[in-house]
Amino acid sequence: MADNNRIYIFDTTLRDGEQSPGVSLNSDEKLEIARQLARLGVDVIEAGFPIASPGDFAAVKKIADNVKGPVIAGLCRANYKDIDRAWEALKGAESPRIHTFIATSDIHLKYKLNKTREQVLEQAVEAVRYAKKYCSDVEFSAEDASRSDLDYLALVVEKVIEAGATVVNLPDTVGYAVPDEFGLFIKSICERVPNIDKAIISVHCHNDLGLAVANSMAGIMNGARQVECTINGIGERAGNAALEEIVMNLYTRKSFYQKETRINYREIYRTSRLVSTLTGMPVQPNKAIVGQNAFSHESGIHQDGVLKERSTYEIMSPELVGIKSSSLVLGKHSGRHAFRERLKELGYNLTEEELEKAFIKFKDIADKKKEINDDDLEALVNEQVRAIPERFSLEYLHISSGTSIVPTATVKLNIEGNVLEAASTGDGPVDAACHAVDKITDIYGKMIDYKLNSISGGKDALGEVIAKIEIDGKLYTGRGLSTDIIEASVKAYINAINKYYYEKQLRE
Ligand SMILES: CC(=O)SCCNC(=O)CCNC(=O)[C@H](O)C(C)(C)COP(=O)(O)OP(=O)(O)OC[C@H]1O[C@@H](n2cnc3c(N)ncnc32)[C@H](O)[C@@H]1OP(=O)(O)O
Ligand SMILES: CC(C)C(=O)C(=O)O
Repeated sequence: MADNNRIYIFDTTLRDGEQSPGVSLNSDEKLEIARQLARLGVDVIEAGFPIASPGDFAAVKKIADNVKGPVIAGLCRANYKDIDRAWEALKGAESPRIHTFIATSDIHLKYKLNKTREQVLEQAVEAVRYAKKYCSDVEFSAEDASRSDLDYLALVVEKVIEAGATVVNLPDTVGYAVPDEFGLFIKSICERVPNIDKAIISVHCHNDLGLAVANSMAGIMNGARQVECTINGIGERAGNAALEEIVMNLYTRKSFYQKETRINYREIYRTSRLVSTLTGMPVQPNKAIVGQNAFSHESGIHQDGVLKERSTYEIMSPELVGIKSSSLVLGKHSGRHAFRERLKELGYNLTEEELEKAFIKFKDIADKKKEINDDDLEALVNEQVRAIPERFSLEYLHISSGTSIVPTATVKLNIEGNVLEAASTGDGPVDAACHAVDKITDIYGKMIDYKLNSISGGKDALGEVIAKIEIDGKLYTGRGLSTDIIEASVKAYINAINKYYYEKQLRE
């Protein structure tokens, strides 16, 4: 592919990304992220805004002095003191870039800068000239470009290029543009500015209307060759265009865009995790590319498709972005194919009949739990498939209990097709239910030991009760499983009674 088709990735996680409300990184954390960005293969790291604070200055300097490979940029307003400070921080870099900016929209000129168009033009040109004395690589940004008068902006762009700007960035600072409009805007500037081929045109889009990535892609399709973005899309207000989404758009739809980057895709997920951890900004589960659900399939029809051929529901492979593999999340929408597959992975080779039995129980539990994990599955199979024949099974349980009433339980048991009911009181709800079971079975057990485990996390966890019951001088271990711990306890008790009964039958 010709170099014209190369898209330069300018990462501003450490500058605009750090402008996310509540985020503040120290210089060691910034260095760690910068090193990871270098591994990711970004072309430019905007390391900070050196005049903003001594901490920001120190971080930019540390990154400039230590991170090799990418260009290291520092942001500064269009004035001498900011540019001096930026150069002071950047001068140790292998490839430094001074990035200077000033707004060009009338709204910013009038209310914020209190300057005329002529004054801003002059200041922009002077800033680029001054920066150029220090550094050959100078980027100029026309802040709020997308809301600027097109003729005036074209003039500013022409003049800053004349003054030596190597990159001209046209930001959608407030995320106001829409893709067709923004594409046309970039195209118009490229057409109007006579010396445009002496600089690289860049876009920098904010996400106020959720269009940052779409606008960046429109910019790329219309002449932009550098795209400014952040990991996980963090940044001022609603954030910036997400780097991972832009580069995976370019990769996955290469036949459409016909552009390429030098990104090392396998580092994407690791970079996302690092940034999320160090900034304390969680990534939403349904976030494209790096969200927890981005490669997870929950519904049976999708899972079946993925098991037969991944491309049915996956447009890119998770391994490519550094995620180990896609996952089939077992939940109430899952089907038998995914259920069987997961059990196979766990080492269970069930017959069709066993599978069906376990699957029915699985759906029952899945209705109560959002997600069924491996512990749940193992417990479920052990209870359903590896169980001894059940003479007694629990049909119904009602408990009345509280701080000022005597615990009472009503229990219905199914005994080989006949349903019998009994009620009893006890020291607590479990004790009351066990007494009711005794009345029905005419088998009298004594609880010797009782253990309750939560075998999966969360409030909706499955509770596992292991109870040791003494019957006729012998101990029987019963196991019960339910999201309701009293029900799990009674099931464990009945399980022990079934074992006693089964053993007795074998003896007779
Ligand atoms: C769209 C963006 O993301 S732009 C980058 C935003 N990032 C930051 O602001 C970084 C953190 N900022 C800071 O630490 C501080 O704002 C500083 C150190 C940069 C400046 O602090 P102060 O000198 O106290 O000024 P303050 O921030 O209150 O006001 C900004 C001043 O810069 C002027 N200014 C704003 N942009 C520019 C510019 N690009 N070039 C020149 N002057 C500018 C404003 O008009 C205002 O000037 P005034 O004091 O004459 O009215
Ligand atoms: C300074 C520029 C690049 C910016 O951050 C913006 O316009 O959003």
